[in-house]
This record gives sequence, structure tokens and C-alpha cells, in this order.
Amino acid sequence: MTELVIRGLGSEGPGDIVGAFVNEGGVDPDAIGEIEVDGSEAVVEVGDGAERVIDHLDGGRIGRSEVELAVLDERTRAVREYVEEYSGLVERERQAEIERHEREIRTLSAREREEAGRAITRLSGREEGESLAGYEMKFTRSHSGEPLPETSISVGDLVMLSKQDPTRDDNPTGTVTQVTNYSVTVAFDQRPPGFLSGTGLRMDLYANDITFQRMLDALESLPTAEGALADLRDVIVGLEEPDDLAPVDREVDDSLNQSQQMAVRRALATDDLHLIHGPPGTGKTTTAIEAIRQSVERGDSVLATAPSNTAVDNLVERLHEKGVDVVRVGNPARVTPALRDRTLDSLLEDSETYQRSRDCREEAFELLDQQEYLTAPSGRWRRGLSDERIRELADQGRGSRGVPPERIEEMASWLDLQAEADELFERADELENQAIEEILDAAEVVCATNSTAGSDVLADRRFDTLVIDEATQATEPSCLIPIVRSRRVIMAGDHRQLPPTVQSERAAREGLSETLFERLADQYDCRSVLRTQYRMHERIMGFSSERFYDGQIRADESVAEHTLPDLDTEVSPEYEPIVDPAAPLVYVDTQGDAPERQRADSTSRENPGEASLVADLVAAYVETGIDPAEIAVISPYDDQTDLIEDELDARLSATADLEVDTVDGFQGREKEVVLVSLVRSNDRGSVGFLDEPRRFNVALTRARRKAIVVGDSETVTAAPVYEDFPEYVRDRGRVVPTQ
Ligand SMILES: Nc1ncnc2c1ncn2[C@@H]1O[C@H](COP(=O)(O)OP(=O)(O)OP(=O)(O)O)[C@@H](O)[C@H]1O
Repeated sequence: MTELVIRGLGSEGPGDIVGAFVNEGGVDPDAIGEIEVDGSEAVVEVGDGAERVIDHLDGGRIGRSEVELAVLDERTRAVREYVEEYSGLVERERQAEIERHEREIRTLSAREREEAGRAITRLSGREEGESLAGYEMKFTRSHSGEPLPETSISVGDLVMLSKQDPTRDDNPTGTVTQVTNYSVTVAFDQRPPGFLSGTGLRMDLYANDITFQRMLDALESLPTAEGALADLRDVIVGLEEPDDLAPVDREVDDSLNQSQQMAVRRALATDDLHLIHGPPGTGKTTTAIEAIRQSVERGDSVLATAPSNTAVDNLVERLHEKGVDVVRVGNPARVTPALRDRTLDSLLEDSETYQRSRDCREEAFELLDQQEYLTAPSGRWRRGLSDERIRELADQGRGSRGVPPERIEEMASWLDLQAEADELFERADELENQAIEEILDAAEVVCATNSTAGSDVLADRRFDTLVIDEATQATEPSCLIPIVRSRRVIMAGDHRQLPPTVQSERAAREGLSETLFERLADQYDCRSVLRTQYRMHERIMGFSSERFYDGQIRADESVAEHTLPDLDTEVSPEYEPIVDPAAPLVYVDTQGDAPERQRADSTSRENPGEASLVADLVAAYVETGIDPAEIAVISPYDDQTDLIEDELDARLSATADLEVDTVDGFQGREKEVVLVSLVRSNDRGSVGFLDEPRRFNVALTRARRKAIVVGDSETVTAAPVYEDFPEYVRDRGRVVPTQ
């Protein structure tokens, strides 16, 4: 049997293929084996006559589509297998996400889910007719003119509509096509059930589908990739080894150390892929930033991404500090002026072209307002008259079918206003797109999350160089979203830090939790390794170095012994042993003194005793004169970060600069003082997801001069990673019991 691949199919199925093979290719029907159709491609097994089929059908038609036909070669097969494997994993993950939402829909009340931003209640639906997207319906609050609550439901998401019972199996689901302050428009594949044209409806977020769709789109574009992207794809799929070109001969920032400079030169040299690999604080981001700066300087178009909004913010801030002109597509996680001013939305506000687009839109709305005073050509008055006929009659000043001439004239004016408004809306869209293009063209670097790199505004853009920071926190298909828009890729990461979150255990087991970075770093030699860190006092660094990096990290002498007194601070005697600026590493052991608890509607945990202590300590630091912007509190549990924020608000007047975040959210960042609240304290020795060594590694390596870890040693040492920690701190730092 020969396997043939057919490309360019439209809606044709196996029947059309067999028909064409038999009738035009002259193949015996019995000689046709398995047929696998996948989107616009199909693979067909053929016994005798494969060559004849190619002769007759390659470049010809199957059904209505013009197709290409070829023998399935090794390369095509490998790419197909890769795409199939990862599409399957993405689909599993999507299912797991749907199941998570279903669980939440069962356990939270409608109000709680609405408050969480994942449902909208009290909706009415109205049919909007058929479009390319399907059968569209618009949903607004039943009480007319009432704005919708804030939700995370956005264009591209899968939502479920229900009345009374959101757990019914037959509730319809559809894709969001438009969101405004007052309405959400949803497209359904099939004609939606009648009850949706009524009131008392509820809309639930069912899956943040857009990211899954973008991953699948990226995967699907691989088989037909051309040029540099095809070479890159072949490396990713495992068909080719990465190139090993001599480092470029360029002067790079000489404040970087030798390994960092070499990493930049190697990264700039690659035609396909280079990895920057190293433990916390060794300057992976710093090196990536220099590689970006150099790429810009030699004229490359550059896309810089990371898996999370926080990590993208970090890139934007650091590039901006280096004088690089960045545009941020998407929304920053933190709202500082520097971050806000670089967003596409904010830059649009200053664009003259965008202003013109706005004026057009405003003018169009004014025209629509004028329609209010006229008779609309709806069923009651139109009486089957076409638009053209209404205009003709109006020109002649005549009535028709019992409709008086004045009404006809009003309807004609209404139609004229509509036509004029439509034209203005179209012009507004054109100008808006033009404004976006102008801003992106003028930017030296475009920054976005991996997912947002797949958004429509970047759809037709291709970049010479892509840099993915924190690449070990992103799944392989999510990295593909920016990769398929690029010619070469530089990734920075460390697989001893947090891996990507994968919800489906099966998908994780079958390969989704192994990152592209990790896979390539294990397989090839296309990486630069950094070992000297410039962040932590050596005692803060020591545990992580010994536990996770075979003692291989070196502290640069500029930081090895740096402590808070270098920053001129004074200590409040009340918390002296803990706050003591000269002690870089302190473990505050609550020993069961501060038990954890769980909120009724939450799977997270919180610990009021720890929250209160941590807030007291932060207040003490602020009193000592440390800039609040140099303090962060992190915790593995997001309920605890909420609680700590409340406690801080109660103690301090200005908390805007203080950062409180989850450990996962803080990856890639650093502060002079970092307090870690471990939360878990119970009699069962239950540690939940504290039992992830990589999470502790990240938590411990965020502080530059002072790390305070607060936790119950009796509970947390149930997780192996914490077992030796109290001992380490006793030797190299200070353990302070709270009792
Ligand atoms: N060659 C250098 N000289 C002086 N300081 C440096 C150098 N390289 C990096 N740094 C500083 O070290 C700190 C850590 O750097 P960076 O954030 O780039 O490390 P990273 O490896 O990306 O960290 P993480 O693993 O946490 O993401 C920063 O404050 C940075 O300015």
C-alpha cells in the first residue's frame, strides 16, 4: 500500500475522494484502503495505481476543490503525527477545562459565579440572524439599559446558555462573537432553541476557548509552513537538528558577564533556535533583553512573549528602561503608568488616525439616533416593499399598499441614514485597523502573552526574531502560537522553576507538561548556560543551589553579602529578630500557632494568623524607611494573598506600591525584601500543592537582601522539599518560633 496525501480539500469527504480516485484516477475501488480526512488534508491508502492517481489528480479537482496530491513522505508523516499528537493533547486539556467549569457551575450559586466573573444572570435573548459565524443571538440584561456586570467572558470564548437549570445536558453552547458594556452576542452552530428568545436566562463561561483555538490553529499551520518557519518546524518536530553557527561578531553590552555576552552572540547567530538556560537570578531575562536590543539594532522585527501577563509586564518594563520602543498588545497585570502608556490601547488614544476613526463612529451613531424620529421599514410598514421600491416611491411622492406617502418618505430617509451610517462604520473600521498598523509598524518590539500573540491584530505580521521569556512555564502548543509568526526563536527558561499548569492529568502524563524548552535542552546542544547569579545574598541562594542545582550556582561578589543596612534602614525593636536587616534569611516557625482554614466556596486555603503576622512585618519594614515598592509578599495560595491585601490595607495608608502575589504569578520577578506565607498548618500533615519542589524553589529565590519564610514546620515538612529547610536556616540563617 502507498499512502497519498491530498491537500486543499474543502468540504469534500471520503465519498468524494473515492469517487475521484475511481472515476478519474482509474483505481479499482478494492485497492483503496483507509481514508483519514483532517481539515483540508487527507491521507489515503492505495494499492495498485497510486502513480496514475497522482498523474490524473495532482493539480486537478476533487469535488469543488483544486487539490495537490503526493506520496506521503517521511517529513510529511512526521509533521502530521506531531500535529495529531499535540492537537489531541490540547483537546484533552480543553475538555478538562470544560469539566472544571461544570464542577464550578454545580457547586457555586448563580450569584457567586456572577461575582466571580464567570456567569451573567437575568439576561434576555434576541435573534440576530445568520452570519458566517452561525446563528447569532444577542443577550442583554432583561431590564433594558442596564449594563452587564464585569466578567471574564470575551470574544472567542465558549459559553453555555440556560434557563433555571444550568446543569442540564442539553443546554446550548455557542461562541462569543461580540462583547459590549450592554450585550454579549453569541454564535451557535445549530439553530438555537426557542427559549433563548425569552427572559430569565443565564450565560456561563464554559471554556476560555480562544487560547485553545489559537493553539490548534498554530498546529494546523505547521504542515504548510514555508521558508524559515518550515526549517524551524523541522527542528521542533525532531526532523532536523538545530544549526550550530559561529557566534556573531558584535559588540554587546559589556556590563553583562562573559557567559551572558556569549549567550547573546550565539542567540543572534542562530537561524532557527537558541535556548538561554540558568538558575534563578543568573540574568536570563537580562540576557534576553540584550538579545532583543541587538536584534532591533541590526534591523530585525521582534516579537517578545511570555506565558503570563506579569512576565510580559516585566519584559515591557525592562525594555522600556533600556530605551527600546515597545508596544504591548493585551492588558497588563499591573497598572503602572509605564506599563499602561505602552499598551496598544493607550497608544491608540494618541493616534490621529484613530481619532478620525472615532469621529466616524460618533457621526454614524448620531445618524442612527436620527432614525429614532422616522418610521423604520420593519414588517408593519414595509409590507413586502424592497428598499429600492421604497426609494422609488419616495422620489415620486407616492404611497403604496395602503402605506401613506409620508410614511414611505420617512422609510426612505431611514434607509438613507442607515446606508450612510454603514459606510461610516466601515470607514471607522478601516481607519482603526490603519491606526493599529501604524503603531505596530513604528514599534521596535511587540510584546504580548503567548496566547495574545495569536490575536487578530497580529494575524498578518511575521517577525524576524521571537524571544519567549519564562519559556519553561508554557506548554509546547502555547509556544507555537508566537512561533508560527516568526523566523527564529530565542527562549529563556529554567525547568527547575514552575512548569506550566496542565489541568488534564492524562494530557500531562502524555506529554503536555514537558515543555518545548525542556525537550530541546535535553535533546540538543543549542543552549547557553548561565551560572552566576546577581540577585540573592549567598545564604538566600544556598538552599536552592544545593537542593536543585547540585550546588552549581555562584553568587556574584556584588550581591553575595549584600544586606538591608546597605540601604540605610533602621529597625523597629518590636520585631527585631525577624526584621533584623543584617539577617538575610529568617524562617518564622508558627508550630501550629496559626492554623489554616478554607473558605466555603473555595478550593484554595488561607491562614489568618500568618496573614496578620506578615502584614505586621511589612508595616514594620515600611516604618524602617524601606520603599514599599521594594517589598513583596508571596504565597502559594491566592485566598491568602487576598487576605494579606486586606490586612495590609487595614495597617497602611498607601499600599499601591506593595506587591502581593501568588508564587506562580511572581516567577521571574525580584524585590529587596520578600515575605513568603506558606499557609498550610493542620494536624493531618496535608500540604496540597506545597508539595511541588519547583514552587518552593521559585518562592525562595525572589528576594535580593532579605527573605522571610513564615510557615508551620510541623505541617510543611511533610512535603520532602521542606524537610531539610529548617535545618538549613538554623545553620545559615535564623529560625524564630512565634511562641
Ligand atoms: N551581568 C550582570 N551584572 C549585574 N547585574 C546583573 C547581571 N545580570 C543580571 N543582573 C541582575 O540580576 C538580577 C536577576 O536578573 P534576571 O531577572 O535577568 O534573572 P533571571 O535569570 O531571568 O531570573 P529568574 O530565573 O528569576 O527569571 C536582576 O536584578 C538583574 O539586573
